[in-house]
Amino acid sequence: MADVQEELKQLREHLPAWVEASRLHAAKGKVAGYIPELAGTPANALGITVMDASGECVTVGDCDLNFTMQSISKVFTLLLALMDRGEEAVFAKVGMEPSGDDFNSILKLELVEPGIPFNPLINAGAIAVTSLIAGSGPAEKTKRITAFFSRLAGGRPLVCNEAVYRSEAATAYRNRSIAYFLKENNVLEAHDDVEEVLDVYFRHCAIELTCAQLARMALVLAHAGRDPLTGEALIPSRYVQIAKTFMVTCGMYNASGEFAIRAGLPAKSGVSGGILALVPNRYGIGVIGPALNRKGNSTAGVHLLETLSQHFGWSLF
Ligand SMILES: NC(=O)CC[C@H](N)C(=O)O
Repeated sequence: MADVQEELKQLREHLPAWVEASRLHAAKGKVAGYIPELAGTPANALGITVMDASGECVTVGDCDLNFTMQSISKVFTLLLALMDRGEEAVFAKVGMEPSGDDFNSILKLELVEPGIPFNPLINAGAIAVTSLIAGSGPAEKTKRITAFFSRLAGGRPLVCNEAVYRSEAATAYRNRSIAYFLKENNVLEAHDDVEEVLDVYFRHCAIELTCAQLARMALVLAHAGRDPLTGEALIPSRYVQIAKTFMVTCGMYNASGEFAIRAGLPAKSGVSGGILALVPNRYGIGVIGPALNRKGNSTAGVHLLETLSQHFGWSLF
């Protein structure tokens, strides 16, 4: 690997052309329509921020676009749940394996014993993890999640996009089915009100940010839980190790193997078209490209990350 200054120089030079080349791949994808409020997002948009440990950024494309975290939030609710409850309690409720199914699948909850979700980065697992966040009720849990995310994103308070939240909450028949099934399987416990758990889940999925804020969150993970800009230890390194491992094995859903082969970086995507990725000890990366492939990942965003990783030899493997 070249040194950081050399890589940043090359990024400044080549990234605009790489973004335009990857943008062409947006035509192969489709903006998520099952959350009605997301359907109006510009399909052709593509933006990226790469941030180094000193906070220096290379930002190209449609980075002014605010977008909701959606499934990217699952990495950070997992981290908060681990900090609140510890490993043993969390992994009593979710497994550690890729599911091999779509992110919103309910299938294995009935087929496999015990009926706990396969991992925390699919919807079923993330809903279970959300139930573990400490707090006296949904409002306090949401407040703690938002404060934690905001701190990782650099300090400016992040807010929930109310329109996206309402749109998802009003139409989430599948997630509701999953959550009630989790209750039936005792993954959600007697004291867990299913609708309250779902409400916290929809709200953290609808937290809105920019590529630069996403890159900053990724940067903390790239530095084992310490914010390199402030020196503050924000997350225990063991939990970051767990989260990064899940990002490699399950972060791009049922395309995680392919992404590991082509890019070889810990990453997490969301149905808004956002992708968080990181190069350990080097960069935090935030990408937005709303058109998705069949597996729910940004077509242009995936292409762009693969291009960068292959050019710079960033693969971990
Ligand atoms: N893949 C995703 O980003 C899924 C998140 C979305 N809020 C859902 O539960 O369906």
